[in-house]
Amino acid sequence: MTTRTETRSDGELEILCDNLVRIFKSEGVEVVALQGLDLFVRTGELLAVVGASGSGKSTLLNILSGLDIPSAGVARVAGADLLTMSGRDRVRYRRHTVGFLFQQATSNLLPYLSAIENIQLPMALARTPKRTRHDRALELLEVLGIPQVADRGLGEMSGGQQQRVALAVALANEPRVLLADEPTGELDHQSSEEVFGAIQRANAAFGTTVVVVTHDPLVSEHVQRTVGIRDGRTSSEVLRRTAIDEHGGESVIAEEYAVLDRAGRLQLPREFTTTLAMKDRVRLDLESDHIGVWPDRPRADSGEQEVSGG
Ligand SMILES: Nc1ncnc2c1ncn2[C@@H]1O[C@H](COP(=O)(O)OP(=O)(O)OP(=O)(O)O)[C@@H](O)[C@H]1O
Repeated sequence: MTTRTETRSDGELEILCDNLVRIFKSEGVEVVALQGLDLFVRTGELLAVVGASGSGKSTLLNILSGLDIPSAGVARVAGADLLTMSGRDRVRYRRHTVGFLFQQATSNLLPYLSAIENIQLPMALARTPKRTRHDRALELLEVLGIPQVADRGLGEMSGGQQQRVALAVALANEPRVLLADEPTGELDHQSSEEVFGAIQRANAAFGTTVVVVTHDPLVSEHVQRTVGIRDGRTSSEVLRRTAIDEHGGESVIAEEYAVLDRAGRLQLPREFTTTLAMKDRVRLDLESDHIGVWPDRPRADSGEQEVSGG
């Protein structure tokens, strides 16, 4: 694992979370669900977010979707300030700026409407002219690879087709950002591939910025960047790039980074710290091109194993 700091220009960022804090209070007990989370997503990027249960993923998605308000920090999406936004702007934000895709397709769909009627519904609510609604719905069905289901009801579609119709509903009002919560969680492998392929096509065709919370390796291992959340903070990133070997063959190279925040904080992976019995404090050595992190015991008997490079 290596450490990554980025130079960022806020101008190209569609999502900017800086030192985001969300504290829940219930019956006198405080739960700090997000404790200084940083997340930067470029316009048009397709990003996966992974993390153990309770790490803060849903809390983050609820904030990005405008449903919940953070306790402190900065959260900006497509130029909207999610801490100070008025109630009216919040309604418009949820209708036009962000689209949502849930684990269960039926959360986005009305059972008594056909696929094309479902897709046109959010456009009707946004007062889009009838003709435009119909054309846009057909275009979405085409791009997402399911033109044949236009007039079908929910019961006449497979799970993967239903989820792609739900995706079309989410994209109907041309949101700048799509937020997806375990969109392949209930699907078999083939349907998952179809749905993830449709998300990728929408991202490429419409330039929609996409954040997918997922446990599905099919998704997290096939995006260029996967962000790991631990204890309410972004703790790691995996970046993937395609390399061409000398015979012209392509292979994907994945590199894992630890995230270094603006305050200089870094989360060491638990397996590294437990392997070297690191607890409470560590010794740091600045070398010319890296920082050494050592267990808190005399060097002579430490075995001098290095765990972090620059
Ligand atoms: N409304 C709430 N009131 C009190 N605590 C909450 C509330 N919502 C979330 N939490 C707590 O905040 C922490 C983060 O929860 P969150 O649901 O964001 O995690 P998650 O990563 O989405 O988990 P999962 O993968 O199980 O959905 C947990 O400790 C959770 O118990």
